[in-house]
Amino acid sequence: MKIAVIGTGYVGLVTGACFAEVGIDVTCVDIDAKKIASLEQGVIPIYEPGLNEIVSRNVSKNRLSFSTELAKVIPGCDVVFIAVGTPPGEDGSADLKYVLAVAREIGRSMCDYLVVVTKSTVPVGTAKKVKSSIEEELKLRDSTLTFDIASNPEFLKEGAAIEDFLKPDRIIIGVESEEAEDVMRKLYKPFLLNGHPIIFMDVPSAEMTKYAANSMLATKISFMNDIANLCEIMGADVNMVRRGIGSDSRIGNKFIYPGIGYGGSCFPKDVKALIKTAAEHGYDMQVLKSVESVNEFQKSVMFNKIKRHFNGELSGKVVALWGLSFKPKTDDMREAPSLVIIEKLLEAGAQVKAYDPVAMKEAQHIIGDRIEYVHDEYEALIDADALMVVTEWPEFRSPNFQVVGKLLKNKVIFDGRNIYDAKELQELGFAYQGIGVHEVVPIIETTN
Ligand SMILES: NC(=O)c1ccc[n+]([C@@H]2O[C@H](COP(=O)([O-])OP(=O)(O)OC[C@H]3O[C@@H](n4cnc5c(N)ncnc54)[C@H](O)[C@@H]3O)[C@@H](O)[C@H]2O)c1
Ligand SMILES: O=c1ccn([C@@H]2O[C@H](COP(=O)(O)OP(=O)(O)O[C@H]3O[C@H](CO)[C@@H](O)[C@H](O)[C@H]3O)[C@@H](O)[C@H]2O)c(=O)[nH]1
Repeated sequence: MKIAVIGTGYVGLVTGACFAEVGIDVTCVDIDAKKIASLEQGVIPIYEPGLNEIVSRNVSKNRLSFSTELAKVIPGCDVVFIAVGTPPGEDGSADLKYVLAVAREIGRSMCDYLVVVTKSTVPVGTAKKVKSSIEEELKLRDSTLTFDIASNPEFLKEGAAIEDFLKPDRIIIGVESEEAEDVMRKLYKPFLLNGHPIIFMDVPSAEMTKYAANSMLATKISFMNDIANLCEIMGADVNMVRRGIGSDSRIGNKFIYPGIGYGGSCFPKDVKALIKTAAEHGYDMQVLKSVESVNEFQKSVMFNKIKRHFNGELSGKVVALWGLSFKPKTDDMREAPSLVIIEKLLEAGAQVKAYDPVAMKEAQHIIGDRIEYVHDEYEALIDADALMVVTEWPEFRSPNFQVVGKLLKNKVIFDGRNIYDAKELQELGFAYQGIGVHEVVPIIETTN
């Protein structure tokens, strides 16, 4: 089988590399010539664990190649995946201009039966628009060529993208014809051999499944953040409550970790887009609106705590930030809660010294030199008045607290991810504040 994947971002590149890994002949296409040149030289433009290895292995086996020329790649392909971005437009709706531009190009260049698959996250009705765009182009060519559309939303998580793609919980495919179903089943057969379920459905349901899944996960997070804030007021410990409710199999223990709000390129944009889609059809998504407002509030929680700790005066204070990316194991800074926290700290007159294992370059593109970037987590602490943990990178989980205490001016930790044990830190002489847990003040001296 021969396939093309259009768009070589997080989703397109992972999709292409993983299909090549099971023996399929894949060409990844992008309009960004710099990106393609870099990939051809073996340089992966994003940080994603394992991606480098899987790409180079499949390139060397001649199963994976790159191109900027969609028109040359399409002829001879059995399936084309559209995996370009669908960023939020000004009104929050998904901007489909990249998806539909690709659809038109496919219509202009196809020369045999083809299954055109939307892998990008797109609102219900988009596959239909893709179909119309291709039909219009074929008509302009006086062509009688036939094709099918399919919707195959992607559920991978950044930082675990390869694993998620190769071992998916489920594969969702929306189709309109038996022929397309057969092609898609054949394409995904290598994944099904490992027992991963494939669920075929109609196209609108497949498109909606993606938004419903992300919205449900975002809802779990906002709900837990709300509970965490209430725990704090009522003197309960959200870590205990989380374990207590997570052991109920109807609730489950995943995606119920409170923190500083969800970020990334998906939850914020997809929740917004679903609210917008509903509004356009006269329906009010009340739950999701609250999910959004809790999330906005949550991004300020740690800032409010640090401000209170220093009696409302942050001017001249130096804050060490551990982590910048929206989650560990990625350099993606899209909608990272760190951006909100940094703006608030700078506005209040504080200085910020930040360390992130991989996202500092990306962060610098967005924030510039308004904060200081340092070489490791301990350097960030030198002369800092407080430490704030923003991203739960594994290397931050068990630091040498003796060294942390010596380097900080004040032994104060604000833990936005609840990765530390309040009691242990208290015994070591730290003041500690997490999310939805008791604030502790040190048993022994705070300052060095
Ligand atoms: N990032 C994720 O974790 C994730 C997971 C599941 C689904 N999604 C969805 O998948 C889609 C892609 O997301 P992403 O994060 O990979 O985006 P991205 O921004 O990382 O990559 C998109 C790529 O598409 C390319 N592109 C744009 N127009 C093009 C065209 N006409 N021809 C060829 N290439 C073109 C861009 O140059 C870019 O390289 C979005 O709809 C997103 O919501 C993302
Ligand atoms: O219990 C939790 C779990 C996650 N988060 C936050 O939620 C955000 C998103 O995390 P995650 O879902 O792990 O990362 P993404 O790569 O954004 O993946 C989501 O978005 C993708 C794009 O649509 C989907 O494909 C995935 O299934 C979906 O998990 C991050 O800011 C996390 O810190 C929490 O605060 N608490």
